[in-house]
Amino acid sequence: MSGRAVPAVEARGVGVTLGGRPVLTDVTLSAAPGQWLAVIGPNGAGKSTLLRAVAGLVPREGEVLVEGTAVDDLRPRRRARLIAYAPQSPALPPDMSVYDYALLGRTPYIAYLGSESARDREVTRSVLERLDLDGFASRPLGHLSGGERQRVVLARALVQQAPVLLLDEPTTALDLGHQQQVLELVDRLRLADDLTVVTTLHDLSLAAQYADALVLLAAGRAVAAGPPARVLAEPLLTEHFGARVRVEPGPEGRPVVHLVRPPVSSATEKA
Ligand SMILES: Nc1ncnc2c1ncn2[C@@H]1O[C@H](COP(=O)(O)OP(=O)(O)OP(=O)(O)O)[C@@H](O)[C@H]1O
Repeated sequence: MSGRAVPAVEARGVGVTLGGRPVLTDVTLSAAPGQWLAVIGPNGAGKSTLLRAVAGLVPREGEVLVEGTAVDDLRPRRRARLIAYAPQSPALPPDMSVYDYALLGRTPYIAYLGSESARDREVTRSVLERLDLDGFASRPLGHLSGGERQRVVLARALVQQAPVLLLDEPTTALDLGHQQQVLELVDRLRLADDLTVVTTLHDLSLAAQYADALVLLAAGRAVAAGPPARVLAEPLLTEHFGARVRVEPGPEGRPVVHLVRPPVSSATEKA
C-alpha cells in the first residue's frame, strides 16, 4: 500500500503557449493510482491541451510525473507503456483496417523490426470484441461512422495496456448505448487492473457519475478541483460556463446537472 503515496499522474505548474498565446497557466493536477479524474470546462478552456501536455505531445513549462518519474526522463517506448492517449479526433489513415490500426497500440511491446506476437494479436482481438468492433476488424478506417471511428481510437489506446489512460472526450460521437458501454468498459478495466483514468468530458452529469474527482479549467487555469459534489456547484458553473443550471443530487449522491431555460417572457422581451 505504500505505493499509494505516489500519484499515478501529476502535473505541477504546467503552462502551454500556442501561437504566441498562453493557453494553459500554472495548472496543477494529481490522480492517485486507480482514480478516475475528469477535466471539465467551457470550450477553449484548454482541456485537450492539458491532456496533450500530460501525454508529452506539446511543449510545456512545468513538470509532469508518471508514477513519480518525470515523463521527460522516459524513453518513448517506456512512456508508451505507461501512458496511453486517445485523442478526440485524430487523422486516421483511410485505407488501414480497424484491426491493423488497433494493433498499433502494441508497438511499444514489439521489438524494433520485429513482428507482433500471438499475445499482441490476442489482446487486440479481445479489445475489439469488448468494444463491439470485432465485426469491423477488416473494414478500412475510411468506411466507418464517426462513432465507430471514436471506438477504434479508444481501442488502440486500450490495446496499449498502459496503467494510465488519457481519454479526450471519449463519448462525444457516441449514441447513448455506446456512451454507457464505453464508460462502463473503461471503469471495469480501471477497477480490474487499477488503471488511472484522466478524461475530458463535456457532459458534466456523466463526469460526476464516473469520476472520483474533477478539475474545472477556465481560460487555461484550474479554478476548482475536488469531488464532483464540490466542483459542480451552481455558482461556479454559472460563472465559468455562462449557463443557467440546476444541480441535484443523483445516484449515490453524485450530482446531476440540468440546463434551465431562462424564463420565456424575458427571452421574448430580449428578442
Ligand atoms: N495550435 C494552436 N495554436 C494556437 N492556439 C491554439 C492551438 N491549439 C489550440 N489553441 C487554442 O487553445 C485554446 C484551448 O484549446 P483546447 O482545444 O485545449 O480547448 P478545450 O477546452 O479542449 O476546448 P473544447 O471544449 O472546445 O474542445 C483554444 O482557445 C484554442 O483556440
